[in-house]
Amino acid sequence: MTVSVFIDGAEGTTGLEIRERLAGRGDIALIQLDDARRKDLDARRQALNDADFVILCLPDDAAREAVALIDNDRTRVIDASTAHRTGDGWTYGFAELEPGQAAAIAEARRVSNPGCYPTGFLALVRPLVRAGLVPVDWPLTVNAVSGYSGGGKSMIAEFEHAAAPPAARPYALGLAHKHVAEMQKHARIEHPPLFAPSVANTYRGMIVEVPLPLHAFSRRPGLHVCEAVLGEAYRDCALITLADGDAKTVAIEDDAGSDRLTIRVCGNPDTGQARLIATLDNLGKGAAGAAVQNLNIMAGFDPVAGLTV
Ligand SMILES: NC(=O)C1=CN([C@@H]2O[C@H](COP(=O)(O)OP(=O)(O)OC[C@H]3O[C@@H](n4cnc5c(N)ncnc54)[C@H](OP(=O)(O)O)[C@@H]3O)[C@@H](O)[C@H]2O)C=CC1
Ligand SMILES: CC(=O)N[C@@H](CCC(=O)OP(=O)(O)O)C(=O)O
Repeated sequence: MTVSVFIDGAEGTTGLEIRERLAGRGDIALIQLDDARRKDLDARRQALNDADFVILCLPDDAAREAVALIDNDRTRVIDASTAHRTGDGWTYGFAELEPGQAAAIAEARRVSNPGCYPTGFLALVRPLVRAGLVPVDWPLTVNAVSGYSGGGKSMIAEFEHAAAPPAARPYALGLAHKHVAEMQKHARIEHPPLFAPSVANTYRGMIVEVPLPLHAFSRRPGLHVCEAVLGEAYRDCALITLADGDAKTVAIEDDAGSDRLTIRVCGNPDTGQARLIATLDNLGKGAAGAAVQNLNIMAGFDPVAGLTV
């Protein structure tokens, strides 16, 4: 079976990565617009309605516009932007997050790809909340470092053309980052997490960390209990690995250039203080890899076709 796919925003950072992953696949026929027509409304409308699957790699407003241009019941959409991640009528495109989520994605007409930071945060936290180990009313904190490609073409240009780019730059200091609502909703927790991201002077890759005072929780779970719950949650997942919590170092490069997500439960068993740490590529499992995984699931292909495990 061959399906037709149109990537709206195919010349952007995420769009190009998706095209790379789909290139050469015999089960996918790409609908492409040349440079002169890629932002032309009529050309986009035509391509959006001709395709079996559309992957939106656009700024939020353009993504909303693209969805509105689809006037048939057949075209199925995967949106990589933030526009629909907390909205009604959209299936959250994180296949491993909940039991039954992959099956819901397989049936969905509108799938919202998770944000890169929420992918790391939710993978670490959601199984522990679901198991009742992390209380739903606990005020969680998320520390994270991303490569600068996370900010798309404009941030890439900023870092690559600056005379002296910063080695690392904390941002979202007003604690109102666009990912906070998405993290809260899909972790199913009562308070917005305190999200402290930084961007580093490296192209791709990210570290997402959640510090947890396990000793303060009513059930006082040990590190090994958290590890067992996470190991069970992702037991059959090709893209998610529970790695050794005794690692001496973790690096932003660990999963860069792949579609993997690696999680670890580090910390001090004597004090009951934990550091849950996820590494992934913002452009891999954090964006393009997840979009291709969702496309595979929706089209009934091998879920990891075209992906680097
Ligand atoms: N970069 C990342 O790590 C991640 C990005 N995302 C999300 O994916 C989406 C794309 O991000 P990213 O690839 O980084 O962004 P880029 O800025 O690199 O690419 C966006 C692309 O969209 C094009 N575009 C803008 N407006 C329109 C329009 N009206 N019609 C057609 N094309 C348009 C741009 O054109 P032009 O080339 O002319 O500027 C550009 O090619 C965003 O919503 C982002 O939030 C999600 C997860 C991770
Ligand atoms: C370094 C950097 O700027 N990162 C982006 C997030 C990129 C991303 O994955 O978020 P979306 O999927 O929601 O676009 C930011 O913080 O806005």
